Amino acid sequence: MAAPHRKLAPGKLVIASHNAGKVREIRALLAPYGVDPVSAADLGLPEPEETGTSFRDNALLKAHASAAASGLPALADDSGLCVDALGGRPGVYTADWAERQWFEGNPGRDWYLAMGKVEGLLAEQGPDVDRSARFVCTLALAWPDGHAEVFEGRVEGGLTWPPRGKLGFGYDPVFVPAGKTLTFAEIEPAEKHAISHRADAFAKLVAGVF
Ligand SMILES: O=c1nc[nH]c2c1ncn2[C@H]1C[C@H](O)[C@@H](COP(=O)(O)OP(=O)(O)OP(=O)(O)O)O1
Ligand SMILES: [Mg+2]
Repeated sequence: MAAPHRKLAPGKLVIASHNAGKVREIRALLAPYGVDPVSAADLGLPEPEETGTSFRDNALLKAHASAAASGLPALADDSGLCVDALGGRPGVYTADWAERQWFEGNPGRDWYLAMGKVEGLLAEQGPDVDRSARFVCTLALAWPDGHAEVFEGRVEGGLTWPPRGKLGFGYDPVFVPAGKTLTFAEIEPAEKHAISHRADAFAKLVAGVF
């Protein structure tokens, strides 16, 4: 039998992410649960190198790094876009497909170029290519004593081109969730939070540790 989940006590929690879009979503998802979130970026914690080959490995690596550095419980999210016709790529390398850039003095990534890279590979397979894809999210919650819990979520959908919408972050402008017509970047955050991979993983975390 799997070990029971350890419950999270009310108090400070580090969001072990340096992605502002992700931090915004995780803050919104955490809002009802009486924790006081601070991001790894706010605390000036280093961004660890993501050397794992699975979402789980990278989520654990980021959560343990922030928990150890801060002395607080830390919640990390490793996520990505898996495209069926590309054998699951970019997968764990989804962030790496977007080059690091400076936008008006702020660090970021060139998502437009990254979405174009995915589209270019699909286009090579012809107009009838299978455009189905999913977003995957693995949340890892680690304590400073080394204990950790992992929760996985996903949302099925398909890719559209050209990108549509200004909301959300990352690859949202090309992702249309199954059964819908608007992209993740065209719907309000509350609507994304009702169905996203992050919300799916979060529901499992809430059931386990709150
Ligand atoms: O809801 C999403 N909507 C659009 N794109 C998304 C989403 N969720 C993940 N993604 C894409 C972009 C992200 O950059 C990459 C995950 O890479 P991942 O390493 O987990 O995150 P990251 O490097 O951006 O931030 P950090 O590691 O500091 O949390 O997948
Ligand atoms: Mg990352």
